[in-house]
Amino acid sequence: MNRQKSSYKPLSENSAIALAVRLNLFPAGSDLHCREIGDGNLNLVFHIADKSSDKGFIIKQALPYAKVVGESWPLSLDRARIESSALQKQAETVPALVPRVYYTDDSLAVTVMEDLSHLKISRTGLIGGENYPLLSEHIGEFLAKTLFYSSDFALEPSAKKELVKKFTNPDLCKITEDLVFTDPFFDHDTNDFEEELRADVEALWADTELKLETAKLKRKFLTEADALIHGDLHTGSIFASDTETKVIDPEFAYVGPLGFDIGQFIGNLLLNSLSKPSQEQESLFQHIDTTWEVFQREFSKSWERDSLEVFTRTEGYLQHVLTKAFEDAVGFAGCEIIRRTIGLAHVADLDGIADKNRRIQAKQQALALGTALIKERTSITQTKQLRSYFAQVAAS
Ligand SMILES: Nc1ncnc2c1ncn2[C@@H]1O[C@H](COP(=O)(O)OP(=O)(O)O)[C@@H](O)[C@H]1O
Ligand SMILES: CSC[C@H]1O[C@H](OP(=O)(O)O)[C@H](O)[C@@H]1O
Repeated sequence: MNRQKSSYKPLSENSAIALAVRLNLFPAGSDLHCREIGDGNLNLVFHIADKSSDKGFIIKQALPYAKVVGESWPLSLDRARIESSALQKQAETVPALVPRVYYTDDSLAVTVMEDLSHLKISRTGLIGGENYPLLSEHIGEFLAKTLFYSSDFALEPSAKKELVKKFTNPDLCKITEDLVFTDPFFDHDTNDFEEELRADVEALWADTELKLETAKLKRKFLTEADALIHGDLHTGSIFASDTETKVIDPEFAYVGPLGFDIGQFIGNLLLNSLSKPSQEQESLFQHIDTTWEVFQREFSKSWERDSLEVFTRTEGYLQHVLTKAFEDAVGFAGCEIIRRTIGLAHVADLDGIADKNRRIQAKQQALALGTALIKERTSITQTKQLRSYFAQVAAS
């Protein structure tokens, strides 16, 4: 890997090809084709392939602003460094579950990575009715290993502090602090919802118990430096097939609370369930069960085998850590469900429901479910209980 200095300029399809040639990504004389395929909120993503072999690479480049809003929302280019560094860190423990990084240039805010076009973004696949039998097994392992091996349980104290320093990510954390933990709970101009939801949304804004519990969750996000988290682990950040899973887009990575990624993933599975007829929901609940089971199993194995912290031998400590991570994850899932329903960044699972009455009903259920998860999280100690909370809001 080769980090070079060059001055920043946004790439075009032609200059992305020129960069690929300069980096010798393809044999000399290859006939290259490039397309900008970015469909996320923030960055440019170029797919460059050799027309004859179809072998390709991805060049991802950060823009100095949030693409979805425009230049009025400036954003640090440092997120490209964070993303490539996080992918490389994750590859130390789960190499099969992340794309390979071939080259980075922090000044150009560029990462060259493995082309995963043979897979599908799991949100799109789940909406289309695919089940991805290994998705939750793989994500449970991803969560357990990336979190455990970047925590104080596995790192020397000085190495952990270095990690915190390297992954200090103020701009992107601010986005989450605002868009996930604050704006949806107030009458803020970033919010976006159908007029038919106004009564439900105003009830949510007036719910002081909900606000207090959300404030506690936001505080965890602001202050708990447990482990290097992905920071945006929704189903749109996961490529999948029946056999493979790859987690992309860790530009929101920072050292944060253990339960955050778990909660975002579970929250997005629940959002998908809300868009489905009841007979298609069980497979999604099973994914939630498996994610937590595999997370617990793999985290516990690493705890037994690789812990450096002397207190990990103390009876009850592992259970305490797991119980707290689950409780927080349930609350974070609630915040994710609410913000994806009425905040700035929606999900196709709900917005794509063609029938308007059905869509509004699903969003009302999402607001009720998110609220229940935030308020009741201390009583929810097992994934199986999520089914009854879900059934209650679906019946209302
Ligand atoms: N490694 C990859 N291989 C193939 N396609 C990719 C890859 N990374 C990103 N993409 C495509 O680009 C889209 C946006 O990528 P993402 O990293 O989510 O961007 P953003 O940071 O803007 O959200 C993805 O939904 C996917 O279609
Ligand atoms: C203005 S950023 C909104 C939203 O977008 C990010 O997601 P992605 O990069 O996957 O498109 C993140 O979830 C932010 O909260």
